[in-house]
Amino acid sequence: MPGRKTAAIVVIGDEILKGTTRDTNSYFLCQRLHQLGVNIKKICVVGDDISEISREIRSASGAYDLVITSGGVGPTHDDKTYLGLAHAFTDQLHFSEDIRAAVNRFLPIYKAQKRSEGVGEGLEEVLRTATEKLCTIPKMSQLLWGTQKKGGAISTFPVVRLNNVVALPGIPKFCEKAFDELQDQLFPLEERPTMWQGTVYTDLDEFEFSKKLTELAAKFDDRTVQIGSYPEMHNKFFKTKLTVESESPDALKTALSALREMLVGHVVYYDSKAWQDTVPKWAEFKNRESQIGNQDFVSKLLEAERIVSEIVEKYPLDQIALSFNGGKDCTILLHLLRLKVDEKYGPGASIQGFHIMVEDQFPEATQFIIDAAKFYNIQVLEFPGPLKTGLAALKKQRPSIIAVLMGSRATDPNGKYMKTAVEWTDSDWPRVLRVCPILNWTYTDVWHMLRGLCVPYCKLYDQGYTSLGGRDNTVKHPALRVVSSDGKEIYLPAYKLHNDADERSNRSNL
Ligand SMILES: Cc1cc2nc3c(=O)[nH]c(=O)nc-3n(C[C@H](O)[C@H](O)[C@H](O)COP(=O)(O)OP(=O)(O)OC[C@H]3O[C@@H](n4cnc5c(N)ncnc54)[C@H](O)[C@@H]3O)c2cc1C
Ligand SMILES: NC(=O)C1=CN([C@@H]2O[C@H](COP(=O)(O)OP(=O)(O)OC[C@H]3O[C@@H](n4cnc5c(N)ncnc54)[C@H](O)[C@@H]3O)[C@@H](O)[C@H]2O)C=CC1
Ligand SMILES: [Co+2]
Ligand SMILES: [K+]
Ligand SMILES: [Mg+2]
Repeated sequence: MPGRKTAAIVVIGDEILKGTTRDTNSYFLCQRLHQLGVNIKKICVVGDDISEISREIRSASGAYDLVITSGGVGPTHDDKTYLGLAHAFTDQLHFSEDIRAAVNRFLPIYKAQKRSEGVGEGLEEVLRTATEKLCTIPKMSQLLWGTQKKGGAISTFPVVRLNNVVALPGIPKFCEKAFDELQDQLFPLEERPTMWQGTVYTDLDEFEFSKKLTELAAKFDDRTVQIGSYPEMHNKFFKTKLTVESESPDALKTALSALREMLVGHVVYYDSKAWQDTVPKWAEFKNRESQIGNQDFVSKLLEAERIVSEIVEKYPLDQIALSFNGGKDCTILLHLLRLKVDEKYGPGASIQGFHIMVEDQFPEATQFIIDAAKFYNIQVLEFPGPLKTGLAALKKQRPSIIAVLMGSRATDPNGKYMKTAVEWTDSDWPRVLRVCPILNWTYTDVWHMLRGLCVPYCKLYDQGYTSLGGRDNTVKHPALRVVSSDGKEIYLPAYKLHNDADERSNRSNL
């Protein structure tokens, strides 16, 4: 693509080639360079070996606009980068007074710290040799002084640049800091090409569309538009992610609509952080559903939203709690409560919740409660069962709680006693106001919202469970059981179950 700088990354370190250290510098540099509109063409890894370093640097330097190396610029004998660099450009090494000045600036701090650790004797001699090595750099090289993020002072340490090669330290902390402090110098704002990006998610796997995609991609010159296809094996919401990048917004738009056309009926909404920006996403969700004519579902969304709104309007947060056992129904409530609290109090205000532990609870359900609590910023108090005792304990510990949101639905065995969506507990129960916004939702409605907004849910529902009780009375749902061609028994995810009626026939009635 014209205008975009090309770059190569040369990772230097025996420790990488031996697999003792996982290379994170190239991953960091690719992310950042890509964001800066740089066209990264190549990453390679070489050991702390002068001829290898020199060969890679020479070839990359000639082929690309910029080469960034990481590693081997330290004081130890195995740090050979500067030697390799000089060798690549038949340059000599020399002692750089400027680096010595930099080292002398940070030595006193270093010495003080060493003395405080009780290291005193022979420090001078040790430092002299280390400094000697650190300051021996290629004669023709230039020193790049970055700008510190905080306060804007110049970087404590310079980075060596020779021709179009920039040598960063290997320790990720230093490597990333050095890049951070140099990025505006290396990539001045006005020179950065604006990259336009778009993503399309589909529930098709690559085999199903690869032929059509090849034809489609051929229509676009890949110098102006780049289309990528990335399969995700374990994502519960989509099978393949397709990205489109271009320097021209029009080319991007044309390519994206061509893609959507090619995948018509199989383009899915995806959001990896449904708990963020809940308010705008909710409006878009209702809009999407209305546009495809799901009016009665939208009216259920509005009804549930209204009930939660009223509660959040009427009761201060310390009087509201979500009754959360990690099940799909109360996960809906978790999202609705998050939405309404975000709307009223701004994103992230903490929400109260509680979980009454049934014996032999599924560990996956417990884990999901922990994960969901983190994502949705809800403090879930735990109480031993059974339910009535647990609820009494909650009232004792949190006497301010009045409104308890529950995911009960009329089709639940116990749900049918509730005449209206909001009513006090029975007289023989601890007194709280039961709020069941999805009382008249069907099983399909629950999945429609969870998947329509990519709300995270307990993974047991992808393993054939349709409702969660204790482990002894909950089994995988027989209607979801399929035996694959090679005789293996697998279970379809719960959302694939369509006749609502037998949602709970995976629970042996005790
Ligand atoms: C807060 C609360 C108040 C209740 N008040 C009454 C009452 O007044 N009269 C009466 O007869 N029965 C009452 N019950 C019992 C209720 O009717 C059901 O027996 C119980 O919710 C289990 O329902 P289920 O398994 O059919 O449905 P589920 O779908 O399993 O539960 C419905 C909802 O109850 C909540 N819930 C269920 N189990 C737990 C748990 N272990 N920890 C936290 N939340 C949980 C969740 O919000 C869930 O979405 C109450 C239960 C709770 C949790
Ligand atoms: N010259 C400079 O700009 C600076 C030099 N230094 C000094 O240099 C030394 C460290 O720098 P180098 O010798 O270049 O490091 P190095 O190449 O010796 O690597 C040091 C450690 O960093 C990790 N590492 C290296 N490459 C990595 C990669 N690609 N991904 C993930 N981890 C990686 C490994 O654990 C390795 O053992 C320190 O002694 C430090 O004091 C410190 C700051 C700046
Ligand atoms: Co080193
Ligand atoms: K090393
Ligand atoms: Mg190294």
